[in-house]
Amino acid sequence: MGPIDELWEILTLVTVVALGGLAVLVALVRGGGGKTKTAPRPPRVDEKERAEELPSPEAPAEVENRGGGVAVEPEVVEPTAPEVERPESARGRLQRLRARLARSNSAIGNALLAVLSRGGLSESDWEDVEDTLLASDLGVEATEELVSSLRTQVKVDGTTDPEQVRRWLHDDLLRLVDPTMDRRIAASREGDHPAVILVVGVNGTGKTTTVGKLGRVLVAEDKDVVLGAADTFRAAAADQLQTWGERVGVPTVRSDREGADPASVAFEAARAGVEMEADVVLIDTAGRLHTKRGLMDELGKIKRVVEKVAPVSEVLLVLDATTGQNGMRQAEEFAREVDITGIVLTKMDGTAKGGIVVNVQRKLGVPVKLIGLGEGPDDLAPFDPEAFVSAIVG
Ligand SMILES: Nc1nc2c(ncn2[C@@H]2O[C@H](COP(=O)(O)OP(=O)(O)OP(=O)(O)O)[C@@H](O)[C@H]2O)c(=O)[nH]1
Repeated sequence: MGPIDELWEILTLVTVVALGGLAVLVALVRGGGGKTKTAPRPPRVDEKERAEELPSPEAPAEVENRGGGVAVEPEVVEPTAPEVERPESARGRLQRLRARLARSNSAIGNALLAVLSRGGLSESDWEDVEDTLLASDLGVEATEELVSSLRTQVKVDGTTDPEQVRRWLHDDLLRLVDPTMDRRIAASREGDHPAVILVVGVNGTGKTTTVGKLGRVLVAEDKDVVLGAADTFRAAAADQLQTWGERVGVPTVRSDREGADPASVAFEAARAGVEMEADVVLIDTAGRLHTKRGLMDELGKIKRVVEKVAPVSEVLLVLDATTGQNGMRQAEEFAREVDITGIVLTKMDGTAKGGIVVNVQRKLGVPVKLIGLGEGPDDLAPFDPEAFVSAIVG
C-alpha cells in the first residue's frame, strides 16, 4: 500500500468517527429536549437582547405613541417558587362548591316552594313569588315570564304537590339560564398563535383574582399559560398576579413602573406568548369606572395593540354578583366599548342574588362562563346551568 493509499485510509477513518460522534450528539440533544408542556420558558437573554436591538417589524405605532402612559420595557418574570402546586382540575369543582352556592341561593328556592306548594294561590301569593324573584336580581322580563309559566302550570294541573312544583321551577329556571349557550373558554392555540384572553371590569370586582384562578384552571388542563399584568394603575396588582403565577409555575409579563402604558405591557405579554409557544395568554387590566370615557377608550386601544401580535380570543367581563343593578349598568357600558365574549360572576358565595346570571345573559347576549365562589385559589368554577339551578331549588 503506497503512502497515498494510507493517507486515504486514515482520512476515511477520521470521517467515519466524526460522523458517528455527531449522530450520538444529535440523539442526546433530541432526547433531552422536546417541548415541555408544564414548564414555560421565558425568552432567552440573547433572544431578548436581539429583539431589543432590532426594530420589530410588528411593533405597533400605538405602542410607540404611548398616550398618557410612561414608556416601559416590560419584562418576563420567571416563576421562582420552589414548590409548584398542582391545582384542582376544573371537573367537579362546581360539585365541591355547590354547597356554597346553595347556602346563599337556596333561600330563593325555599321561599318560592313554600308559597307555590301552599295551594289555592291568591294574587298576593303570586306577588310574593314575583318579589322573591325580583329580589334575586332575575330582572323584570324573566320574572314575568317565569311567573306566567308557573301560573299556567298550576292552573292546568291544579297540583300543590311540592315535588311536582319543584320540578316545574327547576325546568323553568333551567330554560331561563339557557343550557344551550356555548360556555367554553377559548384557551387553545389557533394556528401559530396562543389564545389571548383579556379580563376587564370595574374596580374591585375580582379581576386579578380571577386571572390567577383561571390560570390555575388552565394549568390543571396542562396548558402552557403566560400572565400579562396590564393593570399598571394599582401598584400591588402586578405583584399579586406574579404570586398567583409563581404558585403554579407560570411566568408573568409585567412592568415595575407604576403608570406604565397598559397597552404596551399587554402587547409584550402577547409577544412573549408567541415566542414561548404558549397555549394561552391571560391579560389582567386595571379596574375602570364604566362612566369614565378616557379609561373606556383605553380598553379599545389595549385590544387593538394586542391584535397586532395575536387575535384576542376572549374578552371576559368580571362582575361582582353582589352589586345588583349597578353591575348590570356596568355590564352594558363595557359591552358597548369592547366585544364581551363571556361573563365571570364573582362573589357568588356571599349573595342570594343568583338571578343576575339570567339577567346579565339576556342584556348582553353572552354567556356566564365562570363563577367565583370564594377567596380560595381553586374557588372558581366553570358555570354549569344544571348544577346552578339544582343548588337553588334543591
Ligand atoms: N368571597 C369572594 N371574594 C372574592 C371572589 N373573587 C374575588 N374576591 C375578592 O375580591 C377582592 C378584590 O379582588 P381583586 O382581584 O383584587 O379585584 P380587582 O378587580 O383586580 O381589583 P382592581 O384591580 O382594584 O380593580 C379580593 O379580596 C378577592 O379575594 C369570590 O368569588 N368570592
